[in-house]
Amino acid sequence: MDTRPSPLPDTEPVTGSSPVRARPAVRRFLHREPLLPADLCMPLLVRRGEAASPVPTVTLDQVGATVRELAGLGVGAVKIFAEGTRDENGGDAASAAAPLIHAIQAAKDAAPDLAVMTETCLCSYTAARVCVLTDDHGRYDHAATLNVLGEQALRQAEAGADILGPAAMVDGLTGRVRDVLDAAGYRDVALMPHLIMTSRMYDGYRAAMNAAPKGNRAAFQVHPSRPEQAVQVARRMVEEGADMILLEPALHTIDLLARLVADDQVSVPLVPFCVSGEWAQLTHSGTRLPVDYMADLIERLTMYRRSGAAAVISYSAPEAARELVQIPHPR
Ligand SMILES: NCc1[nH]cc(CCC(=O)O)c1CC(=O)O
Ligand SMILES: [Zn+2]
Repeated sequence: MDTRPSPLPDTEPVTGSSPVRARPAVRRFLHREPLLPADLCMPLLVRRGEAASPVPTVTLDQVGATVRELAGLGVGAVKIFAEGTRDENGGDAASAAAPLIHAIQAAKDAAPDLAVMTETCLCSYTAARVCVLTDDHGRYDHAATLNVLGEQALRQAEAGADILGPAAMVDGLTGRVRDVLDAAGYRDVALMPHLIMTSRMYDGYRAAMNAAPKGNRAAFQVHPSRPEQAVQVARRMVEEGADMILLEPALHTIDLLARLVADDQVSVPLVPFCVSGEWAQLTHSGTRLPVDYMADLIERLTMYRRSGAAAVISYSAPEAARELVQIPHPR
């Protein structure tokens, strides 16, 4: 008599003929836990008020309670963004009295064991709402940008931040922040620079934080059709001392994630950031945002092309075809 357990026990749904899928013992043996709460980070968008917003936000006096609640849930980290005071020189960026600095302190006081990450950037402080400083002629000022961001990084470390997130996407920023921290005795503060792809998916954040750029932010971000640029930037970040790299938007950089995971010049943890637009899509609160179906559609098709698709099957084919440039098919 055959005493082996049935390969497809009738208590289990028939999922296929593979023995690996069929037997509960084998499935249990091969089971991997998905992400744990400790692997999750909640973005905290700190605003002055509680006006309507397309994404969740907090005020400064809510930070402590919010962080305690997240810690209670086992969430591993928060990433703090905060509205700042704007002027031509982004002066408030390096102020020890900026809301971001107070929020870092409040978060560390509320839950010392929870990792506090920051954004190290100027787009909440510049009048033009761009991530860098410009000179009198509107040209990018590299030296001034690195100087003020170095100062800002130091304020963030002094306030207790565990992981800084250089986000201006300019060469040398990660290295500068590393040097400034080391010189001040903050060798144990980690760096997770942002690798940012130009996208419409940030609109919710920008609306919430009054940060829709008046100038050009795209110039410094990775172009969606240039994956080699992203690889170059990531390798450069590692050379400059990145301990981890943030990829945003998460969905729209999924191919780069796979590519960088396999890149032996980028052997640091890679952390996708599901940005405001992705949250809106997932929660269907997108109806509260200015929806731009065509922009989103083209962006997604670009991703498939970039990932190597020879063709794409889509119910959006008629609209996409109308939008895309007509190039005569070679005979
Ligand atoms: N410093 C750039 C920055 N900081 C936060 C976001 C977006 C985050 C989100 O959409 O959730 C961005 C990208 C941008 O606006 O260009
Ligand atoms: Zn920025």
